[in-house]
Amino acid sequence: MSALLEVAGLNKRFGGLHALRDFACTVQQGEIVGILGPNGAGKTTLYNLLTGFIAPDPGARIVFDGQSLVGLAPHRIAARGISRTFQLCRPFAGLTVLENVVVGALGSQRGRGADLEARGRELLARVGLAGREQVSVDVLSYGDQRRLEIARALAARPRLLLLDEPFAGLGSGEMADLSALLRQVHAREGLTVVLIEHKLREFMSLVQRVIALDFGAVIAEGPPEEIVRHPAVIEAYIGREAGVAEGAHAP
Ligand SMILES: Nc1ncnc2c1ncn2[C@@H]1O[C@H](COP(=O)(O)OP(=O)(O)OP(=O)(O)O)[C@@H](O)[C@H]1O
Repeated sequence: MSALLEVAGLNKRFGGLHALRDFACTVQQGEIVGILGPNGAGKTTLYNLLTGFIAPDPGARIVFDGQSLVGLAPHRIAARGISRTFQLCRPFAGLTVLENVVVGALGSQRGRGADLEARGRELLARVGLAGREQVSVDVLSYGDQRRLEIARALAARPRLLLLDEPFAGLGSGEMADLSALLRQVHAREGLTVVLIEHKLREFMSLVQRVIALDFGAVIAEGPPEEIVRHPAVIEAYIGREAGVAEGAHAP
């Protein structure tokens, strides 16, 4: 394995609030890494920094596949091979399911319309949405929107997939299906995945390594079974959320 992503000295201040402090991590090619932390810990800020949606404070190092991403616009970072999904699904309303996936591929590929459409159909089949290509996204269930979101992110042929709470709002059956899908995508595409999640049961069974954040700082890092027992992690959750080991969702 070689490092796909190397981050060091990553800081973000919003006025007086230090939302991310001296964050550093290395993600190896092919890993599934989880980012854990209570509400407001800085998880989404980290994704926003990695994808160029917001700029880091000076001095940051973000190296992806050997090249610096600092200062690049979001579309350039996407073109380098980083795709993300959002906490709240953002399908393009009024478009069909297939059109949504094809739009996900634009900007990162130069393929002809027909190629993009064929790839879109293949991805929809892979995420379990075959037969729904021409349906408007507006009628999709929440679980199907999550599947679409994954297909749309994969359409850009990413090397690193950043998932932001993919299980939020799903029932237990849908969560198990989505877990299976993510495992399959990871194995088949050789994708490197970073995952933010509050649904700890799903999270812990999916990720190989966890980085725990609190108040913008890394408080623990290690295999999931160690992290759920880590005193600093338990401390971060107690009082703010119901027991970390119980897989409770933050309010
Ligand atoms: N654009 C912004 N302007 C000011 N403060 C912000 C901004 N974005 C985030 N913050 C603050 O930075 C801190 C970290 O927020 P962030 O959204 O990264 O947390 P999080 O770990 O993703 O939380 P959640 O689990 O609730 O999504 C919070 O205190 C938040 O209010």
